[in-house]
Amino acid sequence: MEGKTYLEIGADGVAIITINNPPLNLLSAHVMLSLKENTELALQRDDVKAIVITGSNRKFSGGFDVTAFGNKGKHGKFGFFSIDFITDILEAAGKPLVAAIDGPALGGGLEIALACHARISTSSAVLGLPELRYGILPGFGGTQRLPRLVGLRKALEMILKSKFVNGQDAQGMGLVDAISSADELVTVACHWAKDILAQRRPWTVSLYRTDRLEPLPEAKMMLEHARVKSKKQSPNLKHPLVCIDVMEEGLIRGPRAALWKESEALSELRQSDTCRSLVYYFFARQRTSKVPGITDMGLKPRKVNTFAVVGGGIMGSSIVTALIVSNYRVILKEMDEKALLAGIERVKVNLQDHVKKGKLAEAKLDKILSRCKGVLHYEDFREADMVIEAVGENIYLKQRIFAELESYCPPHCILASSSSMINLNLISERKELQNRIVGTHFFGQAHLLPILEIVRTEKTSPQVIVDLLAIGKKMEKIPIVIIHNSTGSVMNRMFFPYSQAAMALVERGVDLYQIDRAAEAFGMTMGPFRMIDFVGFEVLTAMKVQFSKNFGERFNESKLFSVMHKGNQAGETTLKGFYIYDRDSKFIPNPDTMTFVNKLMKLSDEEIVEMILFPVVNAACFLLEEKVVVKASDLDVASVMGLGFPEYRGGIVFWADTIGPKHMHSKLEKWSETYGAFFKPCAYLAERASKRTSLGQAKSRL
Ligand SMILES: C[C@H](O)CC(=O)SCCNC(=O)CCNC(=O)[C@H](O)C(C)(C)COP(=O)(O)OP(=O)(O)OC[C@H]1O[C@@H](n2cnc3c(N)ncnc32)[C@H](O)[C@@H]1OP(=O)(O)O
Repeated sequence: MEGKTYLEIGADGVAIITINNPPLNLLSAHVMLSLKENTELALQRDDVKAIVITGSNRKFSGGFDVTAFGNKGKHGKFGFFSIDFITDILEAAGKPLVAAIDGPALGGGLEIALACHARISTSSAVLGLPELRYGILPGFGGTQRLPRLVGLRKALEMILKSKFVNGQDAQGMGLVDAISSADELVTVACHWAKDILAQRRPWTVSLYRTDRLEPLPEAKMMLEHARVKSKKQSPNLKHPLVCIDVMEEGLIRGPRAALWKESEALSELRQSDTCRSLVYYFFARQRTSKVPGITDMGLKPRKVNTFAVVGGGIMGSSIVTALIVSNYRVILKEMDEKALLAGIERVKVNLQDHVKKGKLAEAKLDKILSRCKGVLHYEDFREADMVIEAVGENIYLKQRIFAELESYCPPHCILASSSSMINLNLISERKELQNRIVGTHFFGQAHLLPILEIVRTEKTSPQVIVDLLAIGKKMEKIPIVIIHNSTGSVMNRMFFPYSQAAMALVERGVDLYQIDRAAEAFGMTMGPFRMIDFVGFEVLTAMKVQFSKNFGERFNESKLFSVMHKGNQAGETTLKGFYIYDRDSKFIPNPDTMTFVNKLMKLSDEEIVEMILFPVVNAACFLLEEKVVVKASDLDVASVMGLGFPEYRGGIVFWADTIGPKHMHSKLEKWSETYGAFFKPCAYLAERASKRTSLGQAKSRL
């Protein structure tokens, strides 16, 4: 990835430097050096009075090319770009410099704009410093200039949460000086630069501004609060704390000293395992929507405006919620008036939850809800572009529903089942329907988790998969395409051993709550028992039935499960499971489960993590062996999105490869001899262990 910049000098004496490295105008070392050269040239020329920096094809810059973090290169230290160029040449220029921003201005891209003396943006431009996503910190002065432009509070929020803002909001917070239409952007920026020269506008050097900074005692409290929060939320991560320290350095020892600290921190962090894993994960996530043999066929997604959902239970109503929030019209069908009212009520409660969590403005609630129309018959399905069946796991019921759909839905209508347990090939025998049948499996609750499994049967047409990928994108779900329809799909097949291994340990005397604590300390979003409560016993029961039928000795029959189930402690939706919940989702251990906390078997946290996660790695290996997904990296993304595996460890397969298949295989083999076939390693894992090759062939691009 090379790229360059172009210099063009207008008759009015304004030089326009355009960053050109399609498609996103990323900043390679090449681009940075070319930008430096052209800036120096423009500064030397007498016919240039002012400079505007912009990006080609309506994109300012997507930031530094993250694959280059590992490179030492000719200008090894990022400090060369940050201090020698951006600070001492760009920001210190004796001619006014204005950034003209459209499209993305992210990471290093925004940092270049921050060093300019003013910023003009379109209202739809996207600005942000997402470096923490990659285990690093903003390294071109962003930790210093952003707080000085928008105040420390907002800067902390943007940097620590990798939060993007649009041009309009950026203007509101003082990040950009004016908004322009895309067509006039560069002209407005040129005028602005000439106005600075004529002293009609301020010539602002961001690095030395102090008027937006909070008073020091208040700023220190904010930084301390951010530290405490970060340690609590991500105790295993060092880079957010390093970033906070660097921001503090600027307030105490001045921005210049802090720029050096920032660049040294960047040099160190970019070589960390966390950075390697997070860069790997970034590309793994980007690649989920690329399915060889399908997305490379040149097919365009068709328009899908109206959905119909059959069944308004917990899953159905959650799917309706996710769809209407994404601007789709939805027809919800139930069997009778009572069930319909209950389904719509559930949708309402889901939306109210979104309002409570600040994800939705209360004023929009009624409008969003009005996109859902309740019906008791299939007549309205004649206008549906896609139907999602979300009834219980009963094949006969599903077959009846699909037979009805056939007579009411138009011929282009996609026919989906939300089931992950039932073989989609059995849902309809009618040949003419089969290329339209697809699985759309939302793990847990559709409106809460950002993942969508798209399950293809041998007959599902590539067009339907392309349509579903576009729908997933609109719903802001990460798609995992399953190319081989199998019991349990991907996430359930990884979740099931996670929960089963944990139950097996409790039956042998390990403290139930220690298991959750150990898993969470490792970085899992939820320990296995919290997760069982979240998914719900109803779903787990359905899984249990199918898994025991399909996976024989690999299935572990847990007494613990039956006891809980009998006691009607069905998980978070009933406010009672392994934990007791209040209406605000706060929870405490359920005293009824104390009988299981006998602590007879003592394991260290590390041993617990191995015993609950190695079976998940084994499950991932089974999925690779059966070719259920096209690439191992899809399992990494599914493990992070569905199972809550820490993304800073790269995902389950990537992590397994850092430990090594040989070690995992020998542990699983040993446990299978002691505790039974549930732990038995599969042939895929055995082969890789004996050949000492990697499980996923997944490498970070660093
Ligand atoms: C020193 C500095 O402080 C350090 C930095 O600058 S860190 C980098 C900060 N920048 C980012 O994080 C931007 C990440 N990118 C994005 O969020 C999105 O790509 C975007 C919003 C900019 C654009 O989205 P969209 O238009 O859908 O394009 P998208 O498909 O994502 O990207 C196009 C290609 O560029 C790649 N790409 C995007 N950003 C990249 C980056 N920063 N580095 C390397 N490759 C990148 C994508 O992987 C994709 O590659 P492919 O065509 O081979 O699949």
